Amino acid sequence: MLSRKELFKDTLKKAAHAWKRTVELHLTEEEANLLRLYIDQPGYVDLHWVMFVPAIKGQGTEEQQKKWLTMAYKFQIIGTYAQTELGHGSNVQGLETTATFDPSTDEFIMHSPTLTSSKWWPGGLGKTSTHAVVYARLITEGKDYGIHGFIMQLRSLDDHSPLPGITIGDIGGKFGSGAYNSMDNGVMRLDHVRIPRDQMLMRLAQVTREGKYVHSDVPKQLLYGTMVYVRQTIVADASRALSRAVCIAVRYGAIRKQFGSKAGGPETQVLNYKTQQSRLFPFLASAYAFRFVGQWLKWLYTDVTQKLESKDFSTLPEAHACTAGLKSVTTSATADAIEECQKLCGGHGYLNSSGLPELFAVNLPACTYEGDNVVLLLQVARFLMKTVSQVASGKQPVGTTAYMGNIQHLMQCKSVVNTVEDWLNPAAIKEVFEARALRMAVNCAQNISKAPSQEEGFEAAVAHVQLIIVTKFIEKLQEDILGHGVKEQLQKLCGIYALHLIHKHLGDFLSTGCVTARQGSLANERLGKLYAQVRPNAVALVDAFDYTDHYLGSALGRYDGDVYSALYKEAWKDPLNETVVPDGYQEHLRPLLKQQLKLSRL
Ligand SMILES: CCCCC/C=C\C/C=C\C/C=C\C/C=C\C/C=C/C(=O)SCCNC(=O)CCNC(=O)[C@H](O)C(C)(C)COP(=O)(O)OP(=O)(O)OC[C@H]1O[C@@H](n2cnc3c(N)ncnc32)[C@H](O)[C@@H]1OP(=O)(O)O
Ligand SMILES: Cc1cc2nc3c(=O)[nH]c(=O)nc-3n(C[C@H](O)[C@H](O)[C@H](O)COP(=O)(O)OP(=O)(O)OC[C@H]3O[C@@H](n4cnc5c(N)ncnc54)[C@H](O)[C@@H]3O)c2cc1C
Repeated sequence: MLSRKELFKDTLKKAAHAWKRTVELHLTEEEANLLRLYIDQPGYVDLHWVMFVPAIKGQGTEEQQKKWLTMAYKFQIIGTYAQTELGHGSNVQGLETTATFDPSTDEFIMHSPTLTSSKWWPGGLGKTSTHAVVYARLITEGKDYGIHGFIMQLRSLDDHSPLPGITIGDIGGKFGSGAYNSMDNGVMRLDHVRIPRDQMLMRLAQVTREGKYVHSDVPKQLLYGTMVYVRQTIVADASRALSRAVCIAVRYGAIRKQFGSKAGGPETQVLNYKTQQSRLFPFLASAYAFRFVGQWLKWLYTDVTQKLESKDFSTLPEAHACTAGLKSVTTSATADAIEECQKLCGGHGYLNSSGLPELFAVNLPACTYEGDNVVLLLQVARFLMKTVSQVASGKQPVGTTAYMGNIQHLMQCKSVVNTVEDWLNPAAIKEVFEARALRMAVNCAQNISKAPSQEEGFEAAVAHVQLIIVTKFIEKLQEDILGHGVKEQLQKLCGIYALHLIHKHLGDFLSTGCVTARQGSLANERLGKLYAQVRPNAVALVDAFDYTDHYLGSALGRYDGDVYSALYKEAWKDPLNETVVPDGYQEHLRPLLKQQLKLSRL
């Protein structure tokens, strides 16, 4: 087992190789992303590509982009995104680092006034990054103008030593043994460090040579644009991570046999047990659902970005709500699913050689980074409350809230489901999800004046986001889908995704009157039939993810199914097996055994 220092150095070597190949091959950001996925290290390349570069693109002037991105693309500098502090992460407007303009020298003085203002968490900050976009309170002419971004050099490009006034280091080991522990999330304190005025990112606002603050004609929320970008990439990441865990658990479930042998015949594949299917197949359906909604979200983000270019800011609130909500719902579901997939694999699911513990350790933090999932869903709730009040004043909602315009019907409609088969009707499913989401949002809005409940808002936000995911799955199935029988399988998975949510959140659907208890039990009956129908193709549906054994990294999820040989082989690779008599026997065990043996002969 590598020490953290060895793990860091090994990862740094891989990352530097990836960066070198990126420059030599003139890779695009997308291609570099694929390379990153192949080396499967959530380390250094993420923050440089995923946040440092986008922050400069989104908040820098043309001139600043030209200057800094030229160096960043060639890896002449390595950047990170330094926003979170020891005392504040979710509350960005509460950050304490200061950037005070000094007109006498045309510089900003960057400073950490308190212990809690120490920058804390930025990936790569601890040992790797030479530069950072640092978020700080802009103060000029004695007035605090709130949080803005500044480019700062942190380390010498000659010998990598921290620059004067900068104290910098790693925040220490983290959850899990692998990837994130190879990452140098850092701590940084600034002691009146001076930077030129032109290192304030000035697309959203400027400070003149005289120190006058000038706000551009763009919404101040563009300051948060980098986070919106990453949140939409994280949805695709979540679908990938979930599909890896499901691939391992389904393949292993088809190999593993326990009980059920008759007259000496073969035991039963655990994947045939109804309990195994009801635990696992919703995750299989979710993996496809998150992939499709991730594709749509990427389109939405691209569309909003293009509109921003022509100063059309109308869809910015929708982009924020969708990226925040989908990042929250998909990462929470994925973390829970990976943990359940470990349990679905029994004891072997806890072995590192299964690939599942590392997958869990790398993906659990996604529930927190890029915005705590609860805080983000409360942002969606805020967006929904605004939309409900706009509908009440006669404004027609658009985009993912367009369904709210159908308020007359959705507030009183009854589900048309009368038979088990009716639950196969996408229109019936969509209407039930729309009615649930709308009624929960309206209930929350009505109660908000009496006793604002974060819980109600949170649950209304979940209902709205789940409606988006179900809707995008249904819309995907309206497209031409290649491959004989593929669309039928995806229709079954769409049914499983939607009906498992009705089962899981039946209280919502019943309390808002969207379904009756009988309709709820028909949904459960339909779900059980769908599990049985998907079972014959379950392995094919995970093979379709087309992961190599290398990428999957799992003795349980091997394509050839040769699980037991792989487990046995992996076991002997463990350093503990380098000697048959373990280190420590002579000092600790032998004296005890000899002593006890002697006593027993007295
Ligand atoms: C190329 C090779 C590699 C590529 C690799 C590809 C993929 C990798 C994928 C994944 C790995 C990713 C990263 C690596 C791992 C970790 C890195 C982690 C980094 C970080 O964690 S960075 C820090 C993240 N921090 C946060 O997210 C903070 C969360 N908090 C906030 O966003 C805000 O504080 C808040 C919660 C939104 C509150 O904002 P605030 O202004 O205080 O108050 P409000 O009153 O609530 O909002 C005012 C107003 O503004 C609207 N608003 C808020 N946010 C946004 C936004 N983002 N966009 C647009 N509009 C926004 C809000 O709706 C309000 O509007 P009103 O009209 O209602 O007034
Ligand atoms: C692996 C990892 C990598 C990271 N990388 C970076 C990076 O590169 N750059 C960077 O700047 N940051 C980074 N971060 C920091 C990350 O962005 C923050 O941890 C995240 O934004 C959450 O903020 P917080 O830690 O202050 O949690 P808090 O906001 O303090 O949340 C703590 C708890 O309080 C709850 N809570 C907070 N506010 C409310 C509210 N208004 N209503 C209800 N409940 C609330 C939350 O739900 C949570 O349960 C990273 C974090 C991790 C784990």
